Amino acid sequence: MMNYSPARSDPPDTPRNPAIRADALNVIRGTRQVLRDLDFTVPRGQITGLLGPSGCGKTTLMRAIVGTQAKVTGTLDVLGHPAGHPALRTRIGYVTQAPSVYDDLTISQNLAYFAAILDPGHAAADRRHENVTRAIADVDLTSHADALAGNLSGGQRSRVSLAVALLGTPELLVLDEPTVGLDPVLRRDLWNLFHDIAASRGATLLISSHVMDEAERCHRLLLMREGRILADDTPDALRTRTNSETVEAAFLHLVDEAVAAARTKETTR
Ligand SMILES: Nc1ncnc2c1ncn2[C@@H]1O[C@H](COP(=O)(O)OP(=O)(O)OP(=O)(O)O)[C@@H](O)[C@H]1O
Repeated sequence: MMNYSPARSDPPDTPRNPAIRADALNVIRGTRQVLRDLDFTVPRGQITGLLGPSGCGKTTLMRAIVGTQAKVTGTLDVLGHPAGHPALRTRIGYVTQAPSVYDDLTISQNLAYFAAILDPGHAAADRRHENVTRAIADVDLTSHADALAGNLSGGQRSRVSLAVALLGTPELLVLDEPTVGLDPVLRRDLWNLFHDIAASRGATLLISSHVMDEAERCHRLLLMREGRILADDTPDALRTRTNSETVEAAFLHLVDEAVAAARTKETTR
């Protein structure tokens, strides 16, 4: 795998300079307030899991971070720029829930197509070829490079999507439920790959899931519920703080606490 070396202009990695910083972040979709007053940071060079039940706002938050979400208010800084800033385009890789892969093209052709959009022009042909070869190797699909995407398994298709996101050697990878629907072996392989990407390139990964056992594989967690951040901590600290054996139990404990606090607030009004 290629080593990632940060550009010279990158600010240093310190707690005061995280990959993502949100402050009083609110998002409205349609007539609903979907994200409410979020304050959190995502440290550089680590895997942060974004976990919470279906509909709690994970995709909306990811869309805000990559700059594709409308009606975002508050502060949201990504790699030292406001979210959506043009300078971030090549520095972020985003994989949506629905893999954007063309079934009638081979893996190589899919990658070559997206590489041409990212890095167009005849002069860049050699660089594009190198990047395509590297990205396919990164997701361990070299032996399938000439297979039609339409003939791949679900896990292989997810890896092609990930390879597309890896084309520009992004500093921040935002992956929306990349393991959904995969069997345990493929899920384990993908998580090993995520750790490899974080360790070998110093890349930051923000990965959403609603499968709580995946939380145990993250360096840090943002636990969400109903558009709010319930906890922003390491899996160990969460388990210790709530006296729980698993992150799932810790999450349920925090939900109960939040419900009880809301009830108390109601009755003291
Ligand atoms: N286009 C839209 N217009 C209005 N509301 C929307 C729109 N898209 C999503 N929502 C609402 O925003 C809330 C958060 O949705 P979001 O997709 O961010 O949740 P999620 O946590 O990613 O869910 P899942 O795990 O099921 O993907 C949901 O209540 C959803 O109904």
